[in-house]
Amino acid sequence: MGHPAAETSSFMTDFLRQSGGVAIIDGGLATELERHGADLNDPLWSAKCLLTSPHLVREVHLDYLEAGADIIITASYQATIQGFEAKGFSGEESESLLRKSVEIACEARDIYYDRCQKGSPDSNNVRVLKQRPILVAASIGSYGAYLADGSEYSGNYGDAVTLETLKDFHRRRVQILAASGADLIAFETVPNKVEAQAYVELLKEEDIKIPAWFSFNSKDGVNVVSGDSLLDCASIAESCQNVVAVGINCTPPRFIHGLILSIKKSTMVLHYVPLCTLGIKNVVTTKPILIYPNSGESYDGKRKEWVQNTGISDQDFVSYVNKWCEIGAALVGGCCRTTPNTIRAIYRTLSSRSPAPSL
Ligand SMILES: C[S+](C)CC[C@H](N)C(=O)O
Ligand SMILES: N[C@@H](CCS)C(=O)O
Ligand SMILES: [Zn+2]
Repeated sequence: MGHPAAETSSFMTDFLRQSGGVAIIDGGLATELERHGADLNDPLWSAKCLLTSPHLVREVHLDYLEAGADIIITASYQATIQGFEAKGFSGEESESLLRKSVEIACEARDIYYDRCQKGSPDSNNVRVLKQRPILVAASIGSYGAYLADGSEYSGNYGDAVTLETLKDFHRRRVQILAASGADLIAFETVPNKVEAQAYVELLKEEDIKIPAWFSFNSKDGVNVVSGDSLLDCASIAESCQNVVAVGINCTPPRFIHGLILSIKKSTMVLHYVPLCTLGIKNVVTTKPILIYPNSGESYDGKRKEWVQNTGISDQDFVSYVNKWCEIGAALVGGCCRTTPNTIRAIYRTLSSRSPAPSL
């Protein structure tokens, strides 16, 4: 079912209210599949598991739900029609693989709800079995993800790749995932301004009815990875009615505090000035801020391996969470190399907070 504009505008605030003020996003999907033995050394990266091990994808979604996640992100990050066609699949088969990523996540949610209802015993008391609203977010990774060389951490696509190239590249996948039964689209690891602009234009041109979030990545704690201004990028997202949350993913935790403050500034610049001209003071309209950092490790795109010595422990990761929420994060989770344990730790930290003020 589509979400008319008015409904879209309250979609996230309603969901956040039902989630107790802060919602929990899942952790790394691809790297968790890898930890369970999947070989991701392939141009399709985690999307390869849609072909080889859909049961494992479902299991990992379930692990995140049982760790306390309120939102699970599908395995479509690097699933593209162009990527599947390069493997010999037809257009139609490629489109069904995209839909399959959403079906798997929806199945995991159904199984989870069933377990909640049955109240399956949990002798170790580690599984969260709590009936609550759960969203399935259909992942769309950047053009750089499709290039499969870690380019989503540089955002440098060269002059030949224009706004129109990016719109043409993403158009069909956006259409398919918007009609797949997912609750929202997660535009993830957006590395530059032009790709954010392409997404905004596509959402409008294709009259996409479901909500979306935009999540950028940074490697210096100031700008997005390409060097484009985060303020400009967040303002592009802010201008789009479909966008129900804006934030940062797959970025080292130590940079997140400053980046949240920048995003807040960008929304203030966009909204405060026009409201002032109407004589309205101190009113700032913002979209909820989402944060799902990686473990702090860096990725070697050529070898398709993680450089391990730069990561932080779950305990250190979680020590940041309350502070991020205090300064405005409303959705918190983890990206690459975070695990269900990270999400469980976030769940416990947030559960022990005093209730959030009503939104
Ligand atoms: C977010 S990165 C770790 C994803 C993988 C990358 N696109 C690759 O294919 O190597
Ligand atoms: N949702 C993707 C993001 C990779 S940066 C994943 O967790 O694999
Ligand atoms: Zn990541």
